[in-house]
Amino acid sequence: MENVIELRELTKTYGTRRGLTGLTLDVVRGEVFGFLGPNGAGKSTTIRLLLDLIRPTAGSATVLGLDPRGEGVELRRRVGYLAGDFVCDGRQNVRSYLRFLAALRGGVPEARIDDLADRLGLDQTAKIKKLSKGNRQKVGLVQAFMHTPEVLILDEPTSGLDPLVQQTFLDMVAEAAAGGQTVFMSSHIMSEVEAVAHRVGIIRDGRLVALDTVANLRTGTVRDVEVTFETSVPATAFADLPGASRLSLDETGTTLSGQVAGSPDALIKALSRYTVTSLRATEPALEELFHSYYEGAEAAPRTESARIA
Ligand SMILES: Nc1ncnc2c1ncn2[C@@H]1O[C@H](COP(=O)(O)OP(=O)(O)OP(=O)(O)O)[C@@H](O)[C@H]1O
Repeated sequence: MENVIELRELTKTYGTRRGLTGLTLDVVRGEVFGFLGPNGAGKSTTIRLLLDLIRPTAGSATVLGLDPRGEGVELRRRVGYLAGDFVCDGRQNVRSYLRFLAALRGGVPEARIDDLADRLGLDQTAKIKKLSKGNRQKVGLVQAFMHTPEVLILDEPTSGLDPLVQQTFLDMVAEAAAGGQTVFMSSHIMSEVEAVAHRVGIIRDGRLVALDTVANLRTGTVRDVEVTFETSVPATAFADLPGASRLSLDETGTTLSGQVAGSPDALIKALSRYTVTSLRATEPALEELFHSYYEGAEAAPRTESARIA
């Protein structure tokens, strides 16, 4: 698989302030990569380094095999970028603004712009300077997507969008990836990234603390389980199950409850020896897992996986 983004020990310090420390990461063609972290974690710093808007203190970054510093013109032509602080201003209306940007990029079919604007519910007759924050963000999204770039680099793309438009945006991302475009998007909202990303990187205090698929992040987590049996089962029946150390049977031997860590496969196989009348297994919200990364890397599971990059 071809790496579209390659970061090697990428580091940025702002004077004595740490922005990003030793970030090593590959993003492959066609992938949607969700880059998550709390405020001040280093997401925008990383994205600005990819676009040569700032320069690294150490380490390297390439996008489409191009050096952002030396080959920035070609890189920008092939990338769609939405800045976290996207601003647009001016007396013209949305239509002429977008057509101006399209001309700068060597031309974009009008129908393509109209289609994106319509999908997002963006009124192209509105004056740019009178737009609300959410509508400005829609302009930012249209200009990032309109030339169907090979790579989309989006910093907090759903900021200011209402839930319906957020969903439209997620559909656009999924379609882009299905068509072979690569998407690198930052967010601090797990649920939106979970819905669309193939892999997630979680950054905290300038360091990558987790890097994995959404499915694997879930696999390492704990589920609440409650099972009832038609008749009493032996007290030792589930004693030695991997990951089930927190399970216990009630005194009648007919209800098993507690928690299972990791895959529930061993439990399911053990249950099959008895007649089960009901089963409840509560999936952990990924949001909860995400908070454990936010609140303390020491407490967070799967920090090892960050090293697979
Ligand atoms: N120009 C700058 N000068 C000094 N420090 C900076 C500068 N830009 C960023 N920083 C610092 O670098 C760290 C990372 O900031 P960055 O903007 O990359 O975080 P972020 O993850 O994008 O946060 P947010 O979600 O709030 O946008 C923060 O501690 C921030 O204060």
